[in-house]
Amino acid sequence: MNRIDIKNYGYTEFYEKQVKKFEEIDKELIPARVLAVHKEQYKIISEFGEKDARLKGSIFYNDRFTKEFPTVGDFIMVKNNPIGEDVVFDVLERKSKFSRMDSWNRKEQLVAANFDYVFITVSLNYDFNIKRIERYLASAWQSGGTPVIILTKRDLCENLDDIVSKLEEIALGVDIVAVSSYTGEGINELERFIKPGKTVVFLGSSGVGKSSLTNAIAGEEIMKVNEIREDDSKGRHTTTHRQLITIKDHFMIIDTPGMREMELWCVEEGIDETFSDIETLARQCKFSDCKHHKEPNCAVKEAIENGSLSEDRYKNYIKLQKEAAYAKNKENRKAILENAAIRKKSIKFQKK
Ligand SMILES: Nc1nc2c(ncn2[C@@H]2O[C@H](COP(=O)(O)OP(=O)(O)OP(=O)(O)O)[C@@H](O)[C@H]2O)c(=O)[nH]1
Ligand SMILES: [Zn+2]
Repeated sequence: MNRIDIKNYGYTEFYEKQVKKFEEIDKELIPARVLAVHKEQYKIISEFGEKDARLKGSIFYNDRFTKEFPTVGDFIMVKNNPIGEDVVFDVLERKSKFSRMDSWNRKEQLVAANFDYVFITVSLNYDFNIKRIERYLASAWQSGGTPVIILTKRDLCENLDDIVSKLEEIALGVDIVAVSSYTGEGINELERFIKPGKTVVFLGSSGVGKSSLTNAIAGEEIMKVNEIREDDSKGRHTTTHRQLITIKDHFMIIDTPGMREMELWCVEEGIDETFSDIETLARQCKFSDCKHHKEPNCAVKEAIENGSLSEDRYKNYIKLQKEAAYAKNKENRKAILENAAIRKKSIKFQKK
């Protein structure tokens, strides 16, 4: 039998180091990567090829509220079962992740893990919105992946240079690539990211051309392009098709329903990095708790006055902070209400 080398699936030294400790515990455990999750069933790839797997009950279901379940892209330790489902024993530490708050059990819910790049896709026609891009950048930095801004539908755009120079102002040190899946322009500029063993996730709203781009990169139809817009999100939840897709010589794309619902709340911490220039200025204010409002010797206000910081950018920073705080509060409130409802139910139940 031809063994599969999971190094082709992004298994690097970072994970290899973690595996050492398992050798002492159980020699039969081998590393694998999660290709798809449906409820608590897993599709994985290991040296034995693609397999179905389930979680080891005594490990994952005993302390259900502390042990994190694997997500798509995770590297896991499994026991191979030659005649049936493999069994998952543990999840290796992640180098990057996207998650959102599950308000039901107030738990972080992971939607993708261990990707190298976050392709922030925005289309150059109607979709273009600097503020949204700043938000995506913030999430991307927070995730641990490296953001790349992909401007799609280049064939529809006439003022590309203007847009790119505007973007360069807000996306310090981030690669910006303009592509057209129709004409093929710019696709070859993506080659430096599309390398064997690398994994990418897409952030971007519906219709910007993510599926078309995937197909253009792959050189074949891998994903269905929706010519007619319809809400098929329900359908997506019930399919078990692979969510980590290998295209083109071991380059991988993670495409999960959860990624498409990424909530704003995860933005919060990333804001600091996107606006690192403002954070740096703020540290030079006279008062450490400066609100940059009416305080004397305020470095932020001075920068706005002398033009080195644009007022728009500063306003956007404030707005994003407020929005992130609001989104978080909303999640918290929802969770508190739901928990109260559960408590009420269980009290009723006890009284019977
Ligand atoms: N002009 C032009 N249209 C494009 C390009 N890429 C995609 N489109 C069109 O944009 C629409 C949406 O494309 P998709 O690839 O399905 O977009 P998506 O981001 O995958 O959308 P979801 O699957 O809903 O998330 C389709 O009508 C495509 O034909 C491009 O490079 N140029
Ligand atoms: Zn200040």
